[in-house]
Amino acid sequence: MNTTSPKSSLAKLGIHPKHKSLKVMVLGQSGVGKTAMVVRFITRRYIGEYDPNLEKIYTFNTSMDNEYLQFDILDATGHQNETDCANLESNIRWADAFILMYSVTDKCSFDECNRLKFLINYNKRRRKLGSNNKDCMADVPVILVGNKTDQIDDRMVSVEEGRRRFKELSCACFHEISVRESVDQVQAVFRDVFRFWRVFSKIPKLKRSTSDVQNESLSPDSGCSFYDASSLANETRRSFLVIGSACLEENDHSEPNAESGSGSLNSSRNELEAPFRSRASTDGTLLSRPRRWRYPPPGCLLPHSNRVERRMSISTRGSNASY
Ligand SMILES: Nc1nc2c(ncn2[C@@H]2O[C@H](COP(=O)(O)OP(=O)(O)OP(=O)(O)O)[C@@H](O)[C@H]2O)c(=O)[nH]1
Repeated sequence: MNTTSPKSSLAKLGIHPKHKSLKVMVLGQSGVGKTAMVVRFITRRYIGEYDPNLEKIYTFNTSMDNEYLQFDILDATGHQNETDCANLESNIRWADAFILMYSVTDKCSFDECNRLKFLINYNKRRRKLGSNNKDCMADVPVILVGNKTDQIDDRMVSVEEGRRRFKELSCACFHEISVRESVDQVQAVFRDVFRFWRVFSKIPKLKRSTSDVQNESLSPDSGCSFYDASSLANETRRSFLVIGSACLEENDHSEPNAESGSGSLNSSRNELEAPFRSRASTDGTLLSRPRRWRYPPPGCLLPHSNRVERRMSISTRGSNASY
């Protein structure tokens, strides 16, 4: 650190800027690169081998978007037995935000994300129900990350599949990275964790609007704005933003939209305006259900649409619920 920086001058006077504390949990199957990513973020170095049984919380002070931050990053072990499961769930309840990681070279690790996202939903929902405090809403950002894009010939999960899964799981955003090749990509992941956490915690889900997330995340320097594939030709990073989770919704029982998740990368901007929602079933798989708007923001409905919105009272909705 520059010894003449205001921060160090303050430190000399014994005044330390207040750090916001953000608890992040990194989840994923064993060997996907969780530890490598966390160590890369903190030290900027890529270190190849780690003890796979080590579960550790890393504390890292930094600043992002002109705010001082303390990251408490829990690197969860990917090896799990019965007893680890209870531990995993209590760790999930501890965290404020999640990085859900898979390796693009390992289809099993990709499928494991379904189970882990289900556990996150389940445990955060339970906390919400058990809480008297309305502000303790179980609404936490989950960033889906596909790692090891440098292993081009071993790829088993395509970008499209990743993008589709990110939508199905209702994650906040999606990155494809190579921890080995790029420290910038790793930093972009954590920057988005912070930015989404800030939006999610500032504005509870039911009050959040599309523009809140857009204002936060689609700023010019944002790591989570849409990236055109062509501009990423040399850099394997791609990020997508979900707007659906920021909108008011109500489940309906119509068929999943076959179109969702397909289409070119360039279509994603339009998709930002298309609401969707997925939900978890109890067997750990996720059933995609399109989201129906209760109060669609301007621009979300087709201008000449004469579709009639069916509205139900709260009591009717409650009795029809089929969770
Ligand atoms: N090619 C390539 N290898 C990577 C990358 N990131 C991590 N690895 C390698 O993947 C292996 C597993 O990395 P870890 O960081 O230990 O994975 P983990 O998810 O923490 O595994 P557990 O601790 O068992 O849960 C190591 O050999 C890393 O060197 C990457 O971006 N590219």
